[in-house]
Amino acid sequence: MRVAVTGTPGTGKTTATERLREETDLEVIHLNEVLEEEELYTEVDADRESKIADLDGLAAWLDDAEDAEDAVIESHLAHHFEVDRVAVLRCHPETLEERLLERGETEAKASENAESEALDVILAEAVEEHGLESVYEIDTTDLAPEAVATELEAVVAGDREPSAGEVDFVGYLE
Ligand SMILES: Nc1ncnc2c1ncn2[C@@H]1O[C@H](COP(=O)(O)OP(=O)(O)O)[C@@H](O)[C@H]1O
Repeated sequence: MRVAVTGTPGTGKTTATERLREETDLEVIHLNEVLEEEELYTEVDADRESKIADLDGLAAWLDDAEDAEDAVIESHLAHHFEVDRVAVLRCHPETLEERLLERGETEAKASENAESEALDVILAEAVEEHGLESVYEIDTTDLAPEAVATELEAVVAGDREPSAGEVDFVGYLE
């Protein structure tokens, strides 16, 4: 079983999957770390000070990696790969913005991500690529990281029904 944990930056993917790694036997792969270690990025976007992931390179790495067959793959890009289930972490845009500013991101980046979260961008991509029956939304706004990890464990174990479209932050944009 390979499960993607995706979501807008700031939804708590890294924090929750680290809990999962510490508290369960699940194999957790942070794609950001793979990208850095294997230099799987194609160019550096100087304006945004960010690296553009080499998606084909990451897909090939996942194909070859022994531990990646039965694993939790964490990244805001994780839903672009071959996976059995996709957990999409969500967070109310205002809370998301606060989390990102606290993490030291710029105002511009925090508000860009808040807007993207309000527009369901990643959820829509996940549903388009994997279908409604494979997508599990988890609203982290009022959940502590350990509670998010418990929800993720339930997704991996098959103890949760697929859910998409239940979280609605569109009002934030009005
Ligand atoms: N469930 C949560 N509740 C409150 N704050 C959280 C939660 N999960 C993460 N955070 C905080 O929000 C920020 C973003 O979390 P992080 O795990 O880095 O998100 P992502 O990996 O999705 O970008 C961090 O500063 C983290 O401490």
